[in-house]
Amino acid sequence: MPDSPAPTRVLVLNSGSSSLKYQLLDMRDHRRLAQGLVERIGERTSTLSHTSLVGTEPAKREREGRIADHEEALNAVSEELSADGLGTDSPELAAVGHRVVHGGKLFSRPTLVDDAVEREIERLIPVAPLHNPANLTGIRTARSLRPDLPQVAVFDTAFHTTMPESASRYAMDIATADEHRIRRYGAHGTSHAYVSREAAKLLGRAEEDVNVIVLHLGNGASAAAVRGGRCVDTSMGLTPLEGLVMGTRSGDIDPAVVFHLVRNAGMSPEDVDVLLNKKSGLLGLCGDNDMREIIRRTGEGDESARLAFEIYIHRLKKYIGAYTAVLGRVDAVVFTAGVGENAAPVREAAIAGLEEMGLALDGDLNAVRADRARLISPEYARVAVAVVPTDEELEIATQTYALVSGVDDTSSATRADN
Ligand SMILES: Nc1ncnc2c1ncn2[C@@H]1O[C@H](COP(=O)(O)OP(=O)(O)O)[C@@H](O)[C@H]1O
Ligand SMILES: CC(=O)OP(=O)(O)O
Ligand SMILES: [Mg+2]
Repeated sequence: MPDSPAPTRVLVLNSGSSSLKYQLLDMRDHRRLAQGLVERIGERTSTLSHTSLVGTEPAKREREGRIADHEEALNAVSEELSADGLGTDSPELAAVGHRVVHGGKLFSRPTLVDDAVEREIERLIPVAPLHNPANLTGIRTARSLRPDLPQVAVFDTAFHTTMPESASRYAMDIATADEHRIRRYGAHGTSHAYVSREAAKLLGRAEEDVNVIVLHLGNGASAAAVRGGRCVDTSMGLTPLEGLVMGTRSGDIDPAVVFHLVRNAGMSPEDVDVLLNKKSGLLGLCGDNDMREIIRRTGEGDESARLAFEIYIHRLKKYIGAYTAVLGRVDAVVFTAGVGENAAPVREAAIAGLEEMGLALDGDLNAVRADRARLISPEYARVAVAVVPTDEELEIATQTYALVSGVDDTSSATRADN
């Protein structure tokens, strides 16, 4: 009997605090076979939106109804995939790749999940309280659905393990920091790695030769300074709370604010944690965490939305300036993720006034809406400004497949056109 061909499909799970994004890819040509999103997990009405891409036309299905937790969400996704003949029981499935936000200092590479790896991800929950629990449920559910299948964890923190001590250490008592493993780990690393590599391709230069500042602006947001393909600084720290203003997170804040609220405002440490992680950022400033709403309200003359926008931009400019100084020479500033890819007013405001730093925008190019990597700076500008759509799922699939098949084509992870 002839040997059956080696499986080439990878299912990628990107679990957020209340959402689950997934894609099924065929790694022979990086083609997407299915993709989808479960939103508002744990709330009264959850939604599952699933698109099958195996037919001549994409076929989209939506369902509504309560999905209590990530385990239920993954079971529902598994049913949708099965309905298209793409179920997790398929012999063509080579592995499941999981986004895991926090890998601490231990995991600098994609890692096959076993019980010990699972325990380590669990141990790191206190430093990624919004993310690691969901990532772990995804892993456990997928392992129980297909115990025979390799499960690979791809860590957000991995790309940042190259940061020098000068950037990764806090200036605090060194023995206490070491005892409690307090340092700056960063996050969104899979996105920063993919986007900085794609930016080099867009510039037509080798990754080793370019210095870029990547601005990943989604619900969570972070900046990274990348020199020759290696991260030298990033804005998230011990947890994904430090740095830029985010949808619901404060970003940088004087740590004494915490003591002040605990000592003088009658709040517990848990209250402050919830305040800074879930009720701050854009939401805390103006009641909306969605940049689309903030731009719309600002256009209508809403003062609190305008202030939220200005604080968001002010922080972004500070990081562009800081990372220009860290890198010495910058070849490109690159915008990515939901806000960075779609919000032209954010890009315009962030770059405005930075001409002395060699930065400028072409208004027409900035206004173009397109789902591809593109330059938005004028030709004369010393530093390029670009929009590069991120693709964490493709990057996770590529790293996962490289690990299980032994074929490393990470540098060619660009999406097939579908
Ligand atoms: N057209 C748009 N204009 C402005 N902001 C947008 C637009 N489309 C999406 N966004 C923003 O992108 C955010 C989501 O980004 P995304 O990268 O998908 O985040 P996450 O992965 O953290 O869920 C939304 O909160 C929204 O503010
Ligand atoms: C780490 C992080 O903030 O991730 P996300 O943007 O998906 O919330
Ligand atoms: Mg994201």
